[in-house]
Amino acid sequence: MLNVHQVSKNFGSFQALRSIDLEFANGVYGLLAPNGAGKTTLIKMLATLLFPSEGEITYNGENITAMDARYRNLLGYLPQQFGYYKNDSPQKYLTYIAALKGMSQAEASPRIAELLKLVALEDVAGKKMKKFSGGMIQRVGIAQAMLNDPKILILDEPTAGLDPKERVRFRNLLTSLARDRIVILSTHIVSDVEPIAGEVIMIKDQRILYKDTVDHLCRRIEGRVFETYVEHDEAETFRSRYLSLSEKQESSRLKIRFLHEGEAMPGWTPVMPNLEDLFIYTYRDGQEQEDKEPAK
Ligand SMILES: Nc1ncnc2c1ncn2[C@@H]1O[C@H](COP(=O)(O)OP(=O)(O)OP(=O)(O)O)[C@@H](O)[C@H]1O
Repeated sequence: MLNVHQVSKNFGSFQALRSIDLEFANGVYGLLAPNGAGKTTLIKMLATLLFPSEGEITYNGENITAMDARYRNLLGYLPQQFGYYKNDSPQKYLTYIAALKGMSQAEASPRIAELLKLVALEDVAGKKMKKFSGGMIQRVGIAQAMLNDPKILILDEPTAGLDPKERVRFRNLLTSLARDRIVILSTHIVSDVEPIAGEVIMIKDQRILYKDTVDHLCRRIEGRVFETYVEHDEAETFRSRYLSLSEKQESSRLKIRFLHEGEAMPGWTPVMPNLEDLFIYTYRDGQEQEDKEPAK
């Protein structure tokens, strides 16, 4: 069990995170927030690349900083951008990283073969990475993070630059990896976490706003999301009154999905909220979300 206890992080006089409490067991956790909210700062603290200004992070009750190399042996980390030589093959790159991690050749060889299979790169194991797609590179990244069979796998914005097919493959891979480890995935892309995260963590105003299942999170705005049709020349007025969540052109009119907190009007269809709706509502511009009410 990985626990964050009352952790704050300051950069000089700027406080990036304040009094964070979190608990992680096996499974996929989606750390979801807009850019700049503090996801990378939290992830770097979990990876011991940054240290809390206050509070502590423990693994099975032991402070991770004090555990030092023992903790890093349990950890797999894929940073936002990982360095590799374009002329290297996945095989060569993974052999190099395994050596850095102190693995013997005898230990590394079968593990690398196993991982290349797991991330479906065995056919291109000897090919130079310069010709690889974004998805293939990310899978090399996952393989290097998995070399030591970590109990905690941390991935910072791993789907940036992936096409939709690659995203699906990536999500499936993470689901299978999370069966017997903690997988923490940071992203600002809702669709990356909605289908796979056991729990979603949302950060706002330097604090943890939510840590809950997708279902429970969506229920927070149940009864407040509607769809209706609006003429084009009425759209501007409509948007100024209600929070537009998504819009779609349908024949000559606009189909608007929106959020309203009062009585419904005739012609509005109530719909089940999704995580994207909650994300837009939570991080809507210029308005403070006073969400102190308990989950329904
Ligand atoms: N070393 C630093 N010195 C000063 N401020 C920092 C430092 N690192 C991060 N910050 C600030 O802390 C806040 C959180 O940054 P962080 O990188 O954690 O956000 P993020 O949610 O991960 O966004 P992104 O996805 O863009 O990295 C930002 O306002 C950022 O400017």
